[in-house]
Amino acid sequence: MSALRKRAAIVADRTDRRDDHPIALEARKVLIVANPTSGGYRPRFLDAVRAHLAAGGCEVEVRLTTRAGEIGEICADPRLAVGILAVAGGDGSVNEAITGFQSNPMPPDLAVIPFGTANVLAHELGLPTSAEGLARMMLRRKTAPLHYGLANGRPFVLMASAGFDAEVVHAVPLALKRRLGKLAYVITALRLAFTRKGRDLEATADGERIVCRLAVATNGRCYGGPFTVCPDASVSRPGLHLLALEKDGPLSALRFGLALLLGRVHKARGVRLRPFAHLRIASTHAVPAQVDGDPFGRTPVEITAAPDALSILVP
Ligand SMILES: Nc1ncnc2c1ncn2[C@@H]1O[C@H](COP(=O)(O)OP(=O)(O)OP(=O)(O)O)[C@@H](O)[C@H]1O
Repeated sequence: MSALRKRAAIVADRTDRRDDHPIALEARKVLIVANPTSGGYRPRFLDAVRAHLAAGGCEVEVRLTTRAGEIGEICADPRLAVGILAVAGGDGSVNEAITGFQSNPMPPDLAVIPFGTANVLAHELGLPTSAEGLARMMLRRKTAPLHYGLANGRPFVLMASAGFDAEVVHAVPLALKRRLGKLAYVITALRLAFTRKGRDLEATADGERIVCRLAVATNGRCYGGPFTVCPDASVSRPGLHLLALEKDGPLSALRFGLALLLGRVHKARGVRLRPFAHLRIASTHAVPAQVDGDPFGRTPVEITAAPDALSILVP
């Protein structure tokens, strides 16, 4: 039995135990780790979530991060004795938590208090938008498996990619992202579209070689916000898909953007979508890569599904 399942069994069993049993006490503890630098961060909203949880009988601690990497360290700590670890931040912060949980033999249930520039996971899971709704979700303790992928061993919960979108992620200035949010990505994409030199990528999915300009390994349904790219996928079910774009010139990028807005990317011309168990994205010149909206070095990137799932709170 995996560490996660053992823990799930313990927590599920907690209702049969006395309220003052250490396991019951631990299950009531909620640690909120908040990234105050994430886009749209709202301290008052966080206070409201904390107040609702406390009113519901939880013992709540809020820790604000002071640097990148801290969320991962907290989540990796095997002494983390809480029932729920809630990440208040964007997809990058959630990614850090999952990366940390990988080294924790008994990770607690994960919850997300969505801030961030484009919290794709929140759309994916249909998370509540109000503080009261999020607290109610955590008090109900309904969980779902959270499957994730590994890119060169690094977890990703939404997508890992190489090509144009990763170049945009690498190039978007942080100050512009903080000021303009998603619009900063659009402006950077437009600037790059007319100046960059695209490179061919070789995406080898379970032995099939696909030459493309953008290769996205997606773990879920959504991309860039609430936009559907892979209708059959879900982070709550195992399985990764490759979305490969044949061209990445300005016109193709525009067509892709429009198809994305309409939720028709998977049907667009020059787009290939297929499931895979093993994917390698390579190129003769190193091409920028990204995971979950944060820069992730350059090609080559080797992608597989993680062998175990985590447990995440859902509405
Ligand atoms: N206190 C901090 N100072 C600087 N960086 C931090 C801090 N805490 C966390 N981080 C890092 O900030 C990165 C981005 O954070 P996050 O994803 O929460 O916000 P975002 O970039 O606005 O959202 P999104 O990923 O949805 O675009 C994370 O990868 C995380 O490692």
